[in-house]
Amino acid sequence: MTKRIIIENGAFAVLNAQSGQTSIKGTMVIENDRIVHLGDSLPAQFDTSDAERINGKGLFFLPGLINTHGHAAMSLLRGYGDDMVLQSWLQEKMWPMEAKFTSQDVYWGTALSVVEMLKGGTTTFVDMYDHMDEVAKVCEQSGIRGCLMRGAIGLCPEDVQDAKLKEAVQFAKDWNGKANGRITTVLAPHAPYTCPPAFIEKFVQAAHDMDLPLHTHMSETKAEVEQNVKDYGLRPVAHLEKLGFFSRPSFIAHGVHLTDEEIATLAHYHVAVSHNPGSNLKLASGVARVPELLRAGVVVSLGTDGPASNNNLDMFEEMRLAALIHKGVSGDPTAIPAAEALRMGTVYGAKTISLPDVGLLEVGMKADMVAVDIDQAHFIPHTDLVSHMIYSASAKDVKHVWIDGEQVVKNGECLTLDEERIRHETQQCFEQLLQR
Ligand SMILES: CSC[C@H]1O[C@@H](n2cnc3c(O)ncnc32)[C@H](O)[C@@H]1O
Ligand SMILES: [Zn+2]
Repeated sequence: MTKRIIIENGAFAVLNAQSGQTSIKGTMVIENDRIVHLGDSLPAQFDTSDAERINGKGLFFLPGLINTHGHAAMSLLRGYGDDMVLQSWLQEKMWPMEAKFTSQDVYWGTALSVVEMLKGGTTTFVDMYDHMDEVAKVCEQSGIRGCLMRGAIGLCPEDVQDAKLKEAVQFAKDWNGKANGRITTVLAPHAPYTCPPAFIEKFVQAAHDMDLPLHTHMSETKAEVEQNVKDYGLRPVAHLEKLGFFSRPSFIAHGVHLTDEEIATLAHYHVAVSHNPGSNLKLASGVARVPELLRAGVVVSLGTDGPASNNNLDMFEEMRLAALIHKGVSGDPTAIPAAEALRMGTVYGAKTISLPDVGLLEVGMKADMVAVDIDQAHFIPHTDLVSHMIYSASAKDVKHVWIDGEQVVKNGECLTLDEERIRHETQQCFEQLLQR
């Protein structure tokens, strides 16, 4: 039987319109997991007798937000190491604690992050971590869409490296297409500064063999770029190019320190960039050259990075930061307009992780959608609703969320996960971690 949802009197974000118009008022019809109608009114062809009818008045509907880089279980370490630069933060704070993480820690830490993301309108997230079976279980249970990968740090003997690669490959095989197709998998050596060249080459070969994309951290700090030149005589982009990384569909996190030539190389290979402005500011890594990347034709999407370097998973905040920082840095108020920031948080995210049928509210697309409560003081008057989403909104304004046409957040409450239990268990995990 067809499950039908009819939303009337709503305002909907349209981010692909030829006219330049960014929102329309009207009616949407969803059948099962897809949008089948978006227009002024309800055509007679739709049987309304057994449909769920939603009054969209006072709501603005957006495509679900897509967080293209993060480490969800790091919510366990939120506030544990603040106000440090990347290398000392990783080496002195994060890695010693992560070495003690159990599968249970990763399960509860991820569940906590997924509750936060769903309630804040994120319908798809990218996750690079360890104990990834636990992350995949959270995707199955919560209804979220996940692009998942076992991240591998290669600062270890070769046999341990090989075991990590094997685990990454096995995870990618086991979970690709699972959770009703909501899970996709990727292979991910952590970074050029933590993975020797031969280890990266093995990942590239495995990605070819399995027809999978690649993801890594790249050019996040100036120090990392300088170290790469010292160690290998090349900046990270040329180094990864030489190792064949860009011969696969790939996307990189950060890309803060890039030359014009490197931007041209990324554009040439269609490498997408996950821009993480909140994390880059907090770790004092710098500001990525996003307007230049976009002008060169590079797909730039948005990520929060882990909750220990952000310290929340609010994609509205990332969109706002992206819209604001690049105006400030360039002196050009048109550098990233509101609609472009919303595209970075939605449709460009879908392009980054090669999901052709999410990221836009259009007929034929998956019904991954967020309803924002616009009957609030900070959204009045209803001039330009897309502008309001970027310059005035936060995760707290999200009222309802659907993924694959299934409602996962209703009136601000997560329907699929037990938030109270997750908050309790995660606090316990952190306390036990300190004792270990
Ligand atoms: C091997 S799993 C992922 C690994 O990445 C670490 N991490 C978290 N944030 C960052 C960042 O901004 N740059 C580089 N690496 C990061 C995390 O602690 C895990 O160990
Ligand atoms: Zn990261």
